[in-house]
Amino acid sequence: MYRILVADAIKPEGLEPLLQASEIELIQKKIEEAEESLHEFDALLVRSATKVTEELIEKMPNLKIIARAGVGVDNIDVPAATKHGIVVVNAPDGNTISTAEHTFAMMAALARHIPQGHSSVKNGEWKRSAFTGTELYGKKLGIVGMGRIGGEIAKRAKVFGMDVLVFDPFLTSDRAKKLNVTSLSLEELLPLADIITVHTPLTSETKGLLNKDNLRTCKKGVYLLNCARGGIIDEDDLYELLLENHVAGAALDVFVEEPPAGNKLLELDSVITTPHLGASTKEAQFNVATQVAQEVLVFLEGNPVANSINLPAISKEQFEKVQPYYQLVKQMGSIGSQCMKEGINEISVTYGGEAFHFDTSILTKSLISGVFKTRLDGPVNEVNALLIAKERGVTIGEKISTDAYGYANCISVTVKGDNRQLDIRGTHVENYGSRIVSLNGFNIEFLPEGNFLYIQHTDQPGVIGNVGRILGDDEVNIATMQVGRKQAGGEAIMVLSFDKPLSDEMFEKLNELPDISFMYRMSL
Ligand SMILES: NC(=O)C1=CN([C@@H]2O[C@H](COP(=O)(O)OP(=O)(O)OC[C@H]3O[C@@H](n4cnc5c(N)ncnc54)[C@H](O)[C@@H]3O)[C@@H](O)[C@H]2O)C=CC1
Ligand SMILES: O=C(O)C(=O)COP(=O)(O)O
Repeated sequence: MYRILVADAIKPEGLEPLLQASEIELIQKKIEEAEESLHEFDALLVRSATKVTEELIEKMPNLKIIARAGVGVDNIDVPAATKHGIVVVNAPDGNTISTAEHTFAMMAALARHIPQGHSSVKNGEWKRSAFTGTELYGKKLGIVGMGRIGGEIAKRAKVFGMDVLVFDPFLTSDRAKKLNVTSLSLEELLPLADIITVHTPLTSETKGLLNKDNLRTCKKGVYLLNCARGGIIDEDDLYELLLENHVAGAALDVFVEEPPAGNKLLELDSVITTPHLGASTKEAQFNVATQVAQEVLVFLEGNPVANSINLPAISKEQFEKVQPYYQLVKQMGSIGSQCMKEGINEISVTYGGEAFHFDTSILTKSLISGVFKTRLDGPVNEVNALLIAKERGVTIGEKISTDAYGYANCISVTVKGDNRQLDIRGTHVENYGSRIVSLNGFNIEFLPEGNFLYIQHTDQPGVIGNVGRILGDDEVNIATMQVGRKQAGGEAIMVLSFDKPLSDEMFEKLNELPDISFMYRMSL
């Protein structure tokens, strides 16, 4: 049974996929109301109101996925979620149209003083000349951040006869051409635009992106809009420029602190505002709720999510192809970790053969998580694998090769410690399964599942017999046994599997046998 906490107002109709699923309990409560039971939840669904801090994440040790029913994830401590192995997903396009339309409504309201005129009439006045506006037609609209919402605004602005200038360092010339917009640097755009609207995420780079220094280069009388995130236009600087009438007016859907109690921008007639309503339409709320409900369901069923912030995107079809290798490399990582009884400095992997015509980074993350899972408490998975390796100073190497050592595909992993190194090769054959085919250069073949003993010894008569006798005397049943050697009389290996893990006592007894170089135990 999975327990899901819905901490913000998410449209119930959109959550239908989760409500219909068996083995899922959905609980709608604010974080403060769920304080006592936070440790029980497997998934957390939020909008922008709940702040998902590291402190909250630490109170939720069972948490596996955080889903944002919307776009901006600036209310979620994504690095902390990643550190704790928690997947973060959002609903990137469910509210695009609604937010673009809202921005456009705000732009028209700003240019034509609609909110001010409305209040005036409601107060019994009829001051027509006080609210003379400006046309949008023929004006230059500066869009900062040309993603999904910026793109939809550009299309609408064109229909209104506006000239669209955009600044987005990640905008390709192809997309600029397609949208028929002029791509400029921010320095070029600011002095030219009559109206400027921001549509970037809030990041350390975009915080204060528009400030009094660069806004002073704008035309006097410029209009500004922020329907993205509070703080992209510096609020104190905006207040100063509005007082000076350098900025003629601003339309704000978002604020640094929400609700913006005591915010001095609210005192100005030239500021029009809405309470973070960009995504608040029936359609957008249904879309984002459905998107995240489906993502959470897919994730809890063990399938890949499409819109993760901290995992590479992978389709279901691709994941199905990748999955056998995904398990195999995890087991290879686990073998490496359990055999190396010392600190690990380096993990390298080569994907050989035809099978690896896809982004193998998810496999490498699975390998690293296999290495660390047996060594660390707490969640270790492909979300935090690279971070864990980095924090421990472990070097990761990944190569793709056409050489598969005679197999259709072959994954070669080397785990290096201070004194030792372990080389493991594995392959996957469709309808047959995965096999480890070489350990430390010894050819061998075994299914990497169960409890194993790896013995490296001198190749001479009696060694295998001695091992069998000691195990038999203690009634330990050998499930499978594989042997391998490089040359007669040299070093050889045995890999034995058991129904139960081998006891410490038995391990010690076997270790005392002559001609045994070293032994490793592992459970996969
Ligand atoms: N008011 C509301 O209710 C809503 C607000 N939003 C906000 O709008 C933002 C944008 O949403 P989408 O267009 O869907 O996201 P998006 O990811 O499609 O677009 C963001 C664009 O910003 C650009 N960008 C990033 N850093 C930049 C920088 N330093 N300078 C200039 N451009 C930069 C990116 O290249 C990208 O093209 C969201 O991050 C969210 O914070 C989104 C939905 C509703
Ligand atoms: O999707 C976004 O980024 C939004 O800002 C919408 O926020 P909300 O879900 O309405 O609190």
